[in-house]
Amino acid sequence: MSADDVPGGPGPVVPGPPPVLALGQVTVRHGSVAALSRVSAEFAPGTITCVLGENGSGKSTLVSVLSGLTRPDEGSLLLDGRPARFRSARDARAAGIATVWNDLSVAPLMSVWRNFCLGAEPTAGMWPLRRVDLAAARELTARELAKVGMAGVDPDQPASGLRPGERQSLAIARALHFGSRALLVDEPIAPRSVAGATQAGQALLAARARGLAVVVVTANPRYAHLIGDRFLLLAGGQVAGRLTREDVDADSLTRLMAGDDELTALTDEIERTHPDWNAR
Ligand SMILES: Nc1ncnc2c1ncn2[C@@H]1O[C@H](COP(=O)(O)OP(=O)(O)OP(=O)(O)O)[C@@H](O)[C@H]1O
Repeated sequence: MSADDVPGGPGPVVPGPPPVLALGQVTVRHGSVAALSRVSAEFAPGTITCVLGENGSGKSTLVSVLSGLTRPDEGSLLLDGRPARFRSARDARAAGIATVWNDLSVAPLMSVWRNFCLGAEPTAGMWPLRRVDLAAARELTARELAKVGMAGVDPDQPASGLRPGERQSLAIARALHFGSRALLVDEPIAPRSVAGATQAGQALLAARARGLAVVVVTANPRYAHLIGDRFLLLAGGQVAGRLTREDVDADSLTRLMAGDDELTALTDEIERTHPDWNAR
């Protein structure tokens, strides 16, 4: 199956705001393995795109390219329509692309406020007596956490005391506060508890409401359907489908994860019921 003749590719032409991030025919090779093969995708502001696919389908590699960690062997990464060549993830962060790598984005032994402010602590006093303004740091942290549904969390507690969904939300709150325009969340294991999913989902929806282009890698199609506006399906390093929330219900999305036959059958079904849906 080539990238051009898959269901959904190149995708319906949907008028909307220009994408924050776009991949154009991106190929990434690891030795003889093509982790991604001619993948094109656009990530619009105020939109949550969930990237779905089986193990080894290329999801993490896609996030790695978007985050500036991996440079494509072929194809382009566009930021606001212009070619982006990041030398490092730090470059990408400076350009407004925040990445949340699961729990790794939070240092467990440090307090919640230190994690939040890391490297950008509010200060008080003049040099050489300048010091971290603890009260301001705590207040800022509490205020920004409340915006992602974490009101009442003690900024002084160690981050290790937070649940996984809360840790992810802390990292997202930081990305929001420090002016990111795109948020990438690599979440191979979706929050296991309903509370965790609700917490993380709230933070992602806050990012969406703030106009960020949000990209979430998840192995859980039900969770994806709950929070996602668009779904990018990968199989064997290629785009296997592009769907919007209106195109599929949660059950169909779950079945789609089962394989190509399901995808083809569902695409036929959508084309039958929505004749104007120009997916192929
Ligand atoms: N550093 C690497 N060296 C060699 N092969 C790699 C490397 N990273 C990824 N691959 C291969 O590239 C393909 C895509 O991997 P990737 O991790 O992007 O998939 P994934 O969908 O995120 O999988 P998972 O859900 O298991 O994390 C796989 O076949 C994988 O084995």
